[in-house]
Amino acid sequence: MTTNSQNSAISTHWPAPAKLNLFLHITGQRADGYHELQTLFQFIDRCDYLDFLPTENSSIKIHSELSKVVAEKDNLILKAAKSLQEYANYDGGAEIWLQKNLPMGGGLGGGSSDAATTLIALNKLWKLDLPLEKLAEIGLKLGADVPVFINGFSAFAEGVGEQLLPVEPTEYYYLVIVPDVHVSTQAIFQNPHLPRNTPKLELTTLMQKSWTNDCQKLVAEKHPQVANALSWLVEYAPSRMTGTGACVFGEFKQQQTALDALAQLPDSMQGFVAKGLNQSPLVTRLSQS
Ligand SMILES: C[C@@](CO)(OP(=O)(O)O)[C@H](O)COP(=O)(O)OP(=O)(O)OC[C@H]1O[C@@H](n2ccc(N)nc2=O)[C@H](O)[C@@H]1O
Ligand SMILES: Nc1ncnc2c1ncn2[C@@H]1O[C@H](COP(=O)(O)OP(=O)(O)O)[C@@H](O)[C@H]1O
Repeated sequence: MTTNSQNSAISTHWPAPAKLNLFLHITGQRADGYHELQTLFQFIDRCDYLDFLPTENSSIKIHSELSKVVAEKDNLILKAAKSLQEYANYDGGAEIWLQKNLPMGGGLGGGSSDAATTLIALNKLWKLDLPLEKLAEIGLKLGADVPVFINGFSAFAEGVGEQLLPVEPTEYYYLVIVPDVHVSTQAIFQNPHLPRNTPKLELTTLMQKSWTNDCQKLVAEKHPQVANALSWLVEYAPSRMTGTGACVFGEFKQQQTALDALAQLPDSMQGFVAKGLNQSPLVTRLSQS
């Protein structure tokens, strides 16, 4: 991260946590091509971190290693800041520093989470006072996963992921494996072999049945790295894929058991242990600001 420690006007350490889709069902497809989902989101305590310096001039400047791989105009942080600026007709701008810890394109929602943290932090620092519902509405235009990160609570989601109902699944420890492959969400949703007609079920039924991910079979078939990670992990714990992949996670009651499994991970695979959180660390950070 570019150094920014000299300036005391900087508001630091805003977390952008990752999420897991504890289950993911595709129940249909809308006329605009977007898929209707039933999914259960839970946060984990693995985060990107952002720092913000509000400025009087209107430019938005991002300092991040990410600029080497994502063009500035495509960066969801910049898009979020500009959308907010535009919606609120706000004259000032910001310098933003990103410490990127979350793998990209892994189904952990890092880009959406960065966007959500940007909306929440700048709403506060620019003193706009927009309600969360409005921020979620602005965020939804940037990505289907942004609203859950704005709301900050584990949630059962329907629609394309924007109709949210708070739920409190067990906060397990997860061993997350990050296969060395980038899976494009768009490519998975465009694949004709993706199952799209899982019956819609009541939440109480969904919470009781065993949890699965409708994208997993297709992604594992296309990407042996994902299939290998799953076959290794399932020997240690109930395991599945998050989102449209590529990351897979196994759930453990004890942190130590998860760490013991991580210690056995073959050198060819990367992973980490994280705790499930039903409240996003962003909620806590906002209350401290
Ligand atoms: C399916 C999930 C589950 O969490 O996958 P992950 O991205 O987390 O892996 C997400 O809702 C994804 O959300 P997000 O990554 O924000 O997707 P977006 O940028 O909105 O959409 C990327 C592309 O995927 C397709 N798309 C996305 C979401 C959806 N419900 N139906 C779709 O068909 C669309 O073609 C869209 O152009
Ligand atoms: N701030 C950002 N962080 C991560 N990815 C970003 C960001 N801005 C734009 N992107 C783009 O969004 C894509 C999806 O990112 P990410 O949210 O990490 O994956 P996923 O949706 O699979 O969880 C990336 O491959 C990248 O091209």
